[in-house]
Amino acid sequence: MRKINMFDTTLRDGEQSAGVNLNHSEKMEIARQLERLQVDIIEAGFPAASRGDFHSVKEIAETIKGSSVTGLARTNQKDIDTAWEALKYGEEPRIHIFIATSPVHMTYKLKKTPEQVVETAVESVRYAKKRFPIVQWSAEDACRTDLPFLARIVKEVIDAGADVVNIPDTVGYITPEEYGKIFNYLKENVPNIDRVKLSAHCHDDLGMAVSNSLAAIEHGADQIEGTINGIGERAGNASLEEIAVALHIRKDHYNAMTGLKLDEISRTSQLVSKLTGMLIPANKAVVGKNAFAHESGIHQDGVLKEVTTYEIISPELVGVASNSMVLGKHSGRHAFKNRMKELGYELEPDELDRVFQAFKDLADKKKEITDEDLMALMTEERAGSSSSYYEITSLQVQYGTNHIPTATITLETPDGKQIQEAGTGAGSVEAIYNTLDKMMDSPVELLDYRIQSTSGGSYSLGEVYVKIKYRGRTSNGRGTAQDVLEASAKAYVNAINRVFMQEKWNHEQQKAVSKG
Ligand SMILES: CC(=O)SCCNC(=O)CCNC(=O)[C@H](O)C(C)(C)COP(=O)(O)OP(=O)(O)OC[C@H]1O[C@@H](n2cnc3c(N)ncnc32)[C@H](O)[C@@H]1OP(=O)(O)O
Ligand SMILES: CC(C)C(=O)C(=O)O
Repeated sequence: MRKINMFDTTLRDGEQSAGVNLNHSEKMEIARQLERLQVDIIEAGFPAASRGDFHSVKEIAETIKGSSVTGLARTNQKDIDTAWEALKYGEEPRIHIFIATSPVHMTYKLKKTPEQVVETAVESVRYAKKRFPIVQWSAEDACRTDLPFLARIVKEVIDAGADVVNIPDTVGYITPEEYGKIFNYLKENVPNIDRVKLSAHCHDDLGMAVSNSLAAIEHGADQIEGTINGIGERAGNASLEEIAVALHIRKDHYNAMTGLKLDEISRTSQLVSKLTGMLIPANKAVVGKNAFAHESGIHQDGVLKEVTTYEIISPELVGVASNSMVLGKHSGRHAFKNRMKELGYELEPDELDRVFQAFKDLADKKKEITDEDLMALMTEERAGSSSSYYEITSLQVQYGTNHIPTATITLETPDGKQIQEAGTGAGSVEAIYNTLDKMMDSPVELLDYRIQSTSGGSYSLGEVYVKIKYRGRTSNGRGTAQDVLEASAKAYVNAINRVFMQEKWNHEQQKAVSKG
């Protein structure tokens, strides 16, 4: 199996992402993590770009031992000398020199003829080779370069001493098939090509950076350049973690592997995201929050029966603790029952039907159902539903800073009638309770009222506890709902119902005693 070198440019091309600016200690931290990830080469920066970049490249080169460290330079002597000063005390000093070779870049940006570009490239490689044991040369915008000219300049820089030749798709223009053809063309038309390692460097402007990098591997590239999380100039670079995992999972197809410690991927990705401030899209391959989350019932059922039905990458492979079953409106009974079992609830079939229905109703209103929500639903089921003497059919509350809060409530009575009443109060909860009081045969006195949320966050359920005195008895009630006013009404009615339950129980006890 071929070994592919992983060249990480998170600290150079990745830092070229608009809005990203890493300070020295942040760069050091990322470099140490890249070393733990065991990337082969770390491009630590562009030493001539600024004093800060110079300082970081220098310290990274002098600190990192497990990966080779490089820095970028233009073809002028000043950039190369500055890179040498930054890199000379590293384990294996390596420079990365580039010059553009496409007509548009040569004509308008460099204002040089193709002959002058060849000459400059050759001179700079020769100059760099006098210092650096390893010289990488890149043909910037290679994928929009005239192929015979590309082959010619590549041959010349190899003769000048280049060790690695990089063929960048600088503007993310190429397709996988075309990129493969460029590598084939160079192998067929550059006589000394076997003297160098060939490298691929892809940008994601058309969303093809990873596919193009994989195509390059299929056509002989020995090295892949990219960044963690795919950050980089414009739409970013190829995501190194995606390429490494693709090679691992599809080794049957690519017959190539990297030396990356794959279980460091998640940690590296999180660190880069945190320090650069570039958020990882939830659906991003390999490292997104949803990459190992199963949401829909049919998938969850499949995964519970056999994980490989819907999981081609095991989360542990990339350092994620486990997959997750997100309970939401698309979940089915299997996942629901399984989660309930994990929470310690063994549900009888009819109980499962009821709680599952309550769960689905809640999931229609709430994005994600937490364990606390499920426990609250179970408490409602086991301790609440049996006491439904009065049931709230509808509740409407009007509140405004310049209006008196008013509640309108429809209740179903124990004998199946619908009764409706409206009432006001100093606040919305008081308006609800005053209205409910009016619907009862005797006064209800509120002794205690407590409210809490079932979990953190804006989507958690409101849980209300009340203590009342009604028909000479004290009673506690509990209500749970997404809206705190609904939870308050439910708790009050639940406490009233418990008084009736108590009365009924007493009555049955007395009947039993008098019979006996
Ligand atoms: C595809 C890539 O990602 S390339 C790397 C991009 N990275 C960066 O640009 C790093 C940050 N850059 C910087 O800090 C600055 O641009 C510097 C320090 C590199 C240069 O700054 P300045 O000297 O002020 O030049 P400026 O950036 O305005 O223009 C670039 C100059 O470099 C020249 N140049 C561009 N590429 C090369 C090259 N490979 N070799 C030689 N000269 C080059 C341009 O033609 C232009 O020259 P000119 O001034 O004669 O017209
Ligand atoms: C310097 C080169 C390799 C580059 O970043 C590009 O062409 O995108």
